[in-house]
Amino acid sequence: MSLITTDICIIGAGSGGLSIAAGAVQMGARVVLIEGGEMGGDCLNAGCIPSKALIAAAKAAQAMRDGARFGITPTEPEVDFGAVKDHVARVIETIAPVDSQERFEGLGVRVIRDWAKFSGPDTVEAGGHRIKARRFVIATGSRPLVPPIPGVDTVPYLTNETIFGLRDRPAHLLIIGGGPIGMEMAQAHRRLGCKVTVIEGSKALGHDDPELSAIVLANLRAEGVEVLEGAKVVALSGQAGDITVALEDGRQVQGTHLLLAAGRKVHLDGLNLEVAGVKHDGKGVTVGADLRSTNRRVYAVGDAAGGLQFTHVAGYHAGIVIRQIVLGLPAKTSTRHIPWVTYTDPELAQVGLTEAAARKAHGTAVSVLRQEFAHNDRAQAEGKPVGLLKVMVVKGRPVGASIVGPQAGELIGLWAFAIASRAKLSAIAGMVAPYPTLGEISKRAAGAYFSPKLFDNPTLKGFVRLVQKVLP
Ligand SMILES: Cc1cc2nc3c(=O)[nH]c(=O)nc-3n(C[C@H](O)[C@H](O)[C@H](O)COP(=O)(O)OP(=O)(O)OC[C@H]3O[C@@H](n4cnc5c(N)ncnc54)[C@H](O)[C@@H]3O)c2cc1C
Ligand SMILES: NC(=O)c1ccc[n+]([C@@H]2O[C@H](COP(=O)([O-])OP(=O)(O)OC[C@H]3O[C@@H](n4cnc5c(N)ncnc54)[C@H](O)[C@@H]3O)[C@@H](O)[C@H]2O)c1
Repeated sequence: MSLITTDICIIGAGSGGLSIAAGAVQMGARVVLIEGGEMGGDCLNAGCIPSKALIAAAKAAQAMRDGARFGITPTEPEVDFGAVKDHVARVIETIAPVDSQERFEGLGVRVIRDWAKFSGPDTVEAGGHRIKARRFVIATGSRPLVPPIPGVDTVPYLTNETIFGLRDRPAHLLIIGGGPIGMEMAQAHRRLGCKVTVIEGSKALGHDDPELSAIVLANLRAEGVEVLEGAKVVALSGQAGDITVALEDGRQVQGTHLLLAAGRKVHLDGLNLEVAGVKHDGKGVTVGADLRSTNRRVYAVGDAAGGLQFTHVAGYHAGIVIRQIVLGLPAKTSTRHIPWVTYTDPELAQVGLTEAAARKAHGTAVSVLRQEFAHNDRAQAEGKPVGLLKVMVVKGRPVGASIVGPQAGELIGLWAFAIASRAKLSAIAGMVAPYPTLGEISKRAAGAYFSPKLFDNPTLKGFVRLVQKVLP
């Protein structure tokens, strides 16, 4: 076994690990990057990218059914499911070089393709090497959670790791879990011609504002997705092509395929964290706001750090850790300004506090501004008038924004920026938004905060009357 000594050793070449490797090596640190599976991790190979590529194909199919309001004869599209999967594979292939071993070796990173495990508090083993490093980063991501439902061992099921490889269209896809994975996949498969039933034990899209989630659910149901909420699964049975999900209330749901989208399990298997003195629990590696573990040499980022599980969070964590282990400067994470988006149609986006969380935290000091997409000229022109923006404001500054509607994922960016930079609402009200854009909705919401002060103000009215008398 050969010995490698380095400054930084990163385990996992997904969104978090790759960002740290690229940043650290380009700033002059010696970096070893270890990847046991595919370069690019979940986001590229089995998460964000394939799911968004599938959603884009499904959107194209839906547009063909949706033309009547524009005077275009609707038609039921012929979907070649295998060709749709070719599109998904092509998108992955196009992006893959950015995350590739060749690119990182070109940057000067030493890449080892093997599963890593700690052999001591400052050593890791992989690919026949012992790696001794000043700092380690655990960036090992997460895997699909397989809930312990009786029968799960005997029934064939899909997860995010296998569903994108399916080339034959499922006739009836059953999905356990109504979170972002479940709902994005439900709508995409429905639009691509599958019958779809979502079985959710609690509330579907339960991490978001229920008023906004309800708008998404209404559209999914209108498109023919069956969503069962409060549905406790007690048993699974059947075989390929004929699967039965038994519910606690005695109902049985039958379908041809089953997708498990019931949450994630942090991927710490085989890392031997005990020998390194790195504590962890069911959620992830135990870290402080600085992302440092119980071993001062070892940090954790991304899904492995046990908090919000998004690619942009892994990227944000990378910046926090680079500051500390490359530059030796202090840095801490915060979740106050982290947005997230569920890419259903309409899209569902959140940053900062929801209305309920803002009222709990700030009581009567919070004002909630509401703007409906129905009042936005561009949304009307596009035939997409369903949607709502809510902005939670405390002392003239936004503390949260929730959006459901077309392009909500793009629109939330402005609010993420405003909250991150602690901007005042007056800055957004003062912005000139191009007409006609969906983005005007943000300016209009901000303007609504000031309009009672301007339009229902007797003092101002008296002052204006006076000015009008004296103006030459
Ligand atoms: C279906 C789906 C859709 C998603 N859509 C979005 C989205 O639209 N937007 C968004 O922001 N997020 C989305 N996510 C979440 C996003 O994919 C993750 O949050 C992100 O990939 C986490 O990055 P990471 O670096 O922590 O882990 P990963 O990207 O999972 O990378 C971890 C890497 O570590 C490797 N590894 C694990 N253990 C070891 C070991 N012992 N030795 C060596 N290598 C190891 C793994 O093989 C993997 O390549 C989605 C997730 C799924 C499942
Ligand atoms: N657009 C995005 O950014 C995006 C898309 C997909 C996934 N992700 C990330 O991946 C994470 C995981 O997504 P997810 O949807 O798997 O998880 P999730 O935890 O968000 O949702 C899982 C859902 O499954 C339900 N559930 C769990 N066990 C069940 C059971 N036995 N029977 C019925 N229902 C059950 C839960 O009540 C929950 O609503 C997300 O939290 C998110 O961080 C992000």
